[in-house]
Amino acid sequence: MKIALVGNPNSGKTTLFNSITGSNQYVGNWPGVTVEKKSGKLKTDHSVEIIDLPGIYSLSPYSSEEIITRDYIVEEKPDVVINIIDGTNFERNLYLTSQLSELGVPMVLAINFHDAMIKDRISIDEEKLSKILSYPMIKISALNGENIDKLMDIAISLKGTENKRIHTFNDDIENLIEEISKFIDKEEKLKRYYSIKLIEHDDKIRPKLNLSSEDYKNIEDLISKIEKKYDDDSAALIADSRYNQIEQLVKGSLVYSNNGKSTFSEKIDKFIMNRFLALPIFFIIMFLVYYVSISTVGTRATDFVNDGLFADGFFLFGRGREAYDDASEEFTRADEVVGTFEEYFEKNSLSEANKNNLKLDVNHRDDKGEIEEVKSYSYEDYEKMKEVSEPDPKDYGTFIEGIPIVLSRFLEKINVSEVLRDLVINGIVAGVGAVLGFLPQMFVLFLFLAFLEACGYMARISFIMDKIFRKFGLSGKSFIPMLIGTGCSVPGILASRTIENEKDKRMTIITTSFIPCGAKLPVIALISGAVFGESSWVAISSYILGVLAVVVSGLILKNTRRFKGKVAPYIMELPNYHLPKLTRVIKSAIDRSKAFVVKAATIIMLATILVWAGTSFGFENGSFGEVAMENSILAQFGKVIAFIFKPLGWGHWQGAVATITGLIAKENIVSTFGVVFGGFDEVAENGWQVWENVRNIFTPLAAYSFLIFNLLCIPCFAAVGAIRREMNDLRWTLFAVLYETTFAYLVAFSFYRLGLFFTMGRFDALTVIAIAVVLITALFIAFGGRERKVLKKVEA
Ligand SMILES: Nc1nc2c(ncn2[C@@H]2O[C@H](COP(=O)(O)OP(=O)(O)OP(=O)(O)O)[C@@H](O)[C@H]2O)c(=O)[nH]1
Ligand SMILES: [Mg+2]
Repeated sequence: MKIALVGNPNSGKTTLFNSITGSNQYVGNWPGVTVEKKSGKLKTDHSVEIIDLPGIYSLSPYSSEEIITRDYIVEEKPDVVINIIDGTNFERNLYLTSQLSELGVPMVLAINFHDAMIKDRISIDEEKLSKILSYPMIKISALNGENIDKLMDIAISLKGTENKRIHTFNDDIENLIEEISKFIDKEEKLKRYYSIKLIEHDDKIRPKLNLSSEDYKNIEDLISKIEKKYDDDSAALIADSRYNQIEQLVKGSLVYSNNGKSTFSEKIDKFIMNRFLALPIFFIIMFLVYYVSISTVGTRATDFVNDGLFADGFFLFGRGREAYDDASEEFTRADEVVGTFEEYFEKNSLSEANKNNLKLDVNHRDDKGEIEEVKSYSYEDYEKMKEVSEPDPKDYGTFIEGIPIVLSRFLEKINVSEVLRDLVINGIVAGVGAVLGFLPQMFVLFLFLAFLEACGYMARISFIMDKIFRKFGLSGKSFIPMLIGTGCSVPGILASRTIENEKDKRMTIITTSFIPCGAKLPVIALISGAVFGESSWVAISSYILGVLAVVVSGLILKNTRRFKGKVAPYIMELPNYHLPKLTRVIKSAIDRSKAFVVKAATIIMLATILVWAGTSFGFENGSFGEVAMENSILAQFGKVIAFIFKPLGWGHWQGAVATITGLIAKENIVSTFGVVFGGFDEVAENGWQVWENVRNIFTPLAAYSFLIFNLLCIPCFAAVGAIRREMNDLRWTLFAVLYETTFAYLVAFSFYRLGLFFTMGRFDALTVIAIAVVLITALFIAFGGRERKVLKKVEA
């Protein structure tokens, strides 16, 4: 038995679906979240299949995901339809109900958002309404689970029953429907539906009907008669009639609303969507989100994972840390004293008497190796200091050793060969650990994003952005795919389906992956930590860079023949704000983090092993075997291709190899660095080994150029696959990939070259090229489009 969930966008279908099937589909508080048909088994009865569909406002679809829904209901005929109605938007939702009733599928009306209706004081007399509409009806709350079992019982019991349509048009139109039905060769039940679609001039229906052009002409004649009589467009006549009936129904005092007082959402919007405040508020919110997740809370947690869990170890709950640190400090100082004295003894031989008079100045250094204090010590002091032993963390609290230490000891104990030990510790733990280290930061970020999505703010942002995007040839609708893309580009690219206009959609697919996805976050954090002292500006500027890349690409592409034309108008309803349940937000963040961990344990682990093998083995003196990293196969390969990146400032094999492994998954850049720049078990004097080595090889300019290229160049293979799927055309896919990579290269190149010029005054042929690139782009944007317009005028 098949039960389909059908309803307006954002009415809670997927929420219900997840709750009754136990699945985990994406839920968000804006219209157009679900873009694919998803099916699952009812938890309580596995013989019942539930189908979640993209939301639709009517049976006249505009975009590809709406067609999926219509085709499913009309052609695959579920046994029962559950029509989910947003109870806080009752009137508008009934329009679809009116159309669904013509399909001859048994149906139950589930009035969702009951909890919100109570808050908004909207009450519906469902018994009365149900009698008039002749459909069973029940109030539910998909979010809280209210009445869901009852709803499913009703739905299951409806299988095989008859249903009645709820709308009758006036006699003229009814006659017209009757006449047109005669042309249609379909099962009796659907004749009416197809006739109405023909009256509405729904062209997408035509391929489904075997009508001759003569038939069409006759039908058209019949329709124009009516259009003349009423002096109105036929589609409008149909829609008006439905709306009138619905209005009567609602007016018949079946629905009591709060009499037009402004609702909670409207009140908030007066502030948040204010013409002047909207953008600043948006930027402040985004800044706070990234600041908190990357710089404060997130960093603490990430430091713990990197410096504790994946390094020497940590104190349980931090207890004992301070005392241990003091003892360590004391030991270090003593060590410095002993060292200085012993060095002195080596160089000079001393008599007993001289020893007692000896006084030496000792340099005490800080973490960074700089001299902090110079103090003088006597021989007696030296004797005392010799007795100070290195503190054992275990004496100061519950010390839990880091994974590399424990694992290393374990592997040694079970006599694992050295090569294998190296693989585990310096390959897998270093690489996968490098990626997992960023999990806390990502988790905090996911928490915030999940909250913003669920409360309804994300949908508003796309409206706020519409005003800006329009100027650059994109619609605000492109913003939702980009927002989803901050988690992962794959669903982001799929979300571009909701864009009806083909050009706008292609443009969105090409530009969505410019916005840093979750997988790029560790890369950003690594560069920020290693080179820029963990400044949160690196992360924030990465997102700004992403948005700028989108905007500039919009401007460039709009000037090309294929993308010319006006952006389609943006129509999207604003969802009501609601305070999301904390548990849901946490669950959503956990789900996304889980995907991240799974990826780390599979693809990234595999890639890391390959990178480790590639950097451990190679040819030396004509024979193959374990070699120094510099001579390994991967290093050799990297050196061959590194020249490509030389103009960008990082023409060394490590950067080149990391970029290539990043195509499998962007986190691989971090895991690759973890392997090629030394693992986690080595904590260098100033921070962590990998960071120090990255700092040694990348100048700040080169590091940022590396970041630019890797953020903007083609996304991972999975995302390229998604591009291929949504473009549905190989040439367009190639174009997207080529465009993104060229764009990334030119931006990184110009940045690096101009950066060198401005910081160090370096000016050479490459600087000239960089200036030329920037100028040509600017000129193309400014005049590229206009020229052709002028030409057209002349032709005309
Ligand atoms: N307060 C409240 N919120 C709900 C209820 N049901 C769903 N929501 C919220 O409404 C929003 C939309 O839910 P979805 O399940 O994604 O809606 P959908 O119908 O699948 O939307 P599309 O996939 O865009 O068609 C989410 O933020 C849900 O948490 C409910 O009964 N009460
Ligand atoms: Mg959905």
